[in-house]
Amino acid sequence: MAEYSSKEDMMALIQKLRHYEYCYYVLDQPEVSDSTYDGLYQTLLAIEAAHPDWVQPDSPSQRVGGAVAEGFETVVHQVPLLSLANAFSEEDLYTFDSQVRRSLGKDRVAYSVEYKIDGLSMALTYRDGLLVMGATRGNGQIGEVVTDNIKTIKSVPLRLNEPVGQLVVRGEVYLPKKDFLALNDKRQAADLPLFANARNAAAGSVRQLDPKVAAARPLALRFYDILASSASFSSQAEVLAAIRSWGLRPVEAYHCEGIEAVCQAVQKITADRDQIPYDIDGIVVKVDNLADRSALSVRAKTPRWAIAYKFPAEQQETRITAITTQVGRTGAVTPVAELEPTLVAGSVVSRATLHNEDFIQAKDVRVGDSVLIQKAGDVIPEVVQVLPEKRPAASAPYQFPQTCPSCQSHLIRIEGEAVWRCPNRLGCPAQIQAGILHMAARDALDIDGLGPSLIRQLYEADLIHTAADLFQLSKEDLLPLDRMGDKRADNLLKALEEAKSRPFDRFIYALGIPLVGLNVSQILVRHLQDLDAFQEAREEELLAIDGIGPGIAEAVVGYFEDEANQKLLADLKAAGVSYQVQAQEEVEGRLTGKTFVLTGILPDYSRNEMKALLEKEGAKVTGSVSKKTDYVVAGEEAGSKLDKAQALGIPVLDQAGVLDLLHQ
Ligand SMILES: NC(=O)c1ccc[n+]([C@@H]2O[C@H](COP(=O)([O-])OP(=O)(O)OC[C@H]3O[C@@H](n4cnc5c(N)ncnc54)[C@H](O)[C@@H]3O)[C@@H](O)[C@H]2O)c1
Ligand SMILES: [Zn+2]
Repeated sequence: MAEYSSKEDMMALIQKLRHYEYCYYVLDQPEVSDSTYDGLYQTLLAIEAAHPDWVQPDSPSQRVGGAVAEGFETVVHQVPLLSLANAFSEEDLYTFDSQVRRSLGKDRVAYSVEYKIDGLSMALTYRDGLLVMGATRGNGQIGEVVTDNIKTIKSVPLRLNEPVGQLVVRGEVYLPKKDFLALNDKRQAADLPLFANARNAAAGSVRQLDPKVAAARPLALRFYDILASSASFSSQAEVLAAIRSWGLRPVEAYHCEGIEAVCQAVQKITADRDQIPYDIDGIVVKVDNLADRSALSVRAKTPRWAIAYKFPAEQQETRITAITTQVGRTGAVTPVAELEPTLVAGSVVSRATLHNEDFIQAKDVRVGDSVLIQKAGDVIPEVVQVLPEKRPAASAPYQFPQTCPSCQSHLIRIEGEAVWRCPNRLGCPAQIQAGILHMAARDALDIDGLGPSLIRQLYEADLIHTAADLFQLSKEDLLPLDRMGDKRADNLLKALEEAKSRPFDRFIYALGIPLVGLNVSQILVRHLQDLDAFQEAREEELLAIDGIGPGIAEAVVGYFEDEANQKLLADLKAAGVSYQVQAQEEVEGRLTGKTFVLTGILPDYSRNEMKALLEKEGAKVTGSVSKKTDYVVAGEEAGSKLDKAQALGIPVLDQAGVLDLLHQ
């Protein structure tokens, strides 16, 4: 049984990896850092190694990550563009070396040690010296044709120094660090979403349908492989020399005899990393001799003759230039360290959360301090440590402000809570704007182009006071605003129009009810199918829903009882904002039409896992026992639901019983 449940775990892990890959490769907008992704991916490899018979043909380990975006012409690569296996330590490099030596029967092997540029992999085809095609790696087999965009890159010759029949070279396109910073600055000023890092900016630029956009971005390309050529070579050193002689830029490489020399080079490159004008996310170690490479062959998606050493997640030292406070939509005041901008794990960090007053006191964080920062949960950076030896002489402990930075109301701190709050819920500009921003967020009403600066502009121009006012905006209102052209105004109005009928769960999430995230709103709308049902819902009814606790139940009822919220809902409705009620999808399975209630603790499954198993077979899982319930699944410490089931004569199953039902 335990085995079965961890196969489910593996499938869940695959789902998660797929989602992150989609964000990374298709949207060019990663949700987590590379080290987080790599950590999960290594977990998958470990599970698959322990259970080879579980390996799914479409597992992320079986194919090169990446996807082919719509809108591009595609090309089938003559030679597949492979990925690389990963190493995370010197020890891993030694293991790699001993496998290579064993397979080749050699005592010592020479390697090419190269910068692993964090960009997008490309194959360029030259015919008789003329650039005829540039294609992305895509999924390794099929790439996107982006020739016009590649032609905008100044360092890529359109004609080689010497004509070589048919030549396919592989390299990495990237955006140098300083150009990435400048690009993001410009985007910030225009209220455009920022690129998470240079890699995504480069990928987004190369995969632009409009070459003019790519041309405006100072991309660069360096090459490290020849995939096809009429000439032949015997080593990687020769390959890189040939690349250079044709007028192409090769990747930085060190020739190393033996694994000790490789490790020395790795240390040196790691130490120099900050000085390199572009991001590298690791170091590639390749067998230098090409005949040896052929002898070593390739696996499904990675060659045996190379490995990518990945840098560990990074901490960075920087200085706190100021401590500011930020007021959220619920009035919570969060202190923020304003930092001298620095690149952490490949992206620019200029602010880090200080969480609350207690956190600041515990670490004695002061303005002017040098600190170590890192990405927490890989999205919001945090201060790990203050470096007291670098503290300026004239520094003083930080005093938490007494008043709201936005509306100057006196802050309050409820006993037992760590946060200070601005109590001016209906009049505090910061809270109002944060609430509107939340409503516009992608998972909420997804109002494209409505970012924090535009919201502030609209608010300060007295055009909006609540989210409902957004939907009353006209083009005449918008045009006088700074940086608002005809096109931008039209786009915003169009986005607002589209936002008027989002799925119901996102509408509920958009309201910003405390404790009701997207997940909780999805649970709620499965039980409460329209706004009337929400307005009438009582706490007991909400508590009966699996996954809804007393805090949420109280927050939901409180939200709908509040007059200001009722007015907002009425105003939204009057402005034409509605929502799509989602049809409950019926899954066809052996338990379709059966209703289950879960209670107590099962030996091998969490409640959510059991629920997922049952729902996969078409069963409905509800929170309270009634005459309509077909089965109650009871584990240890089952409570009143079990009593009720017995009173109503409803069959009660234990874990074995329910698994029988699932597998019969
Ligand atoms: N953050 C996320 O959500 C997320 C999601 C998916 C993938 N990723 C990242 O992408 C990685 C997987 O991508 P991948 O398949 O491209 O593998 P990879 O990045 O681990 O290594 C292979 C790539 O390295 C590049 N490269 C750079 N310099 C090179 C050189 N000198 N020689 C050879 N290759 C060189 C090539 O593009 C090649 O495709 C993951 O390990 C992770 O870091 C992140
Ligand atoms: Zn305030």
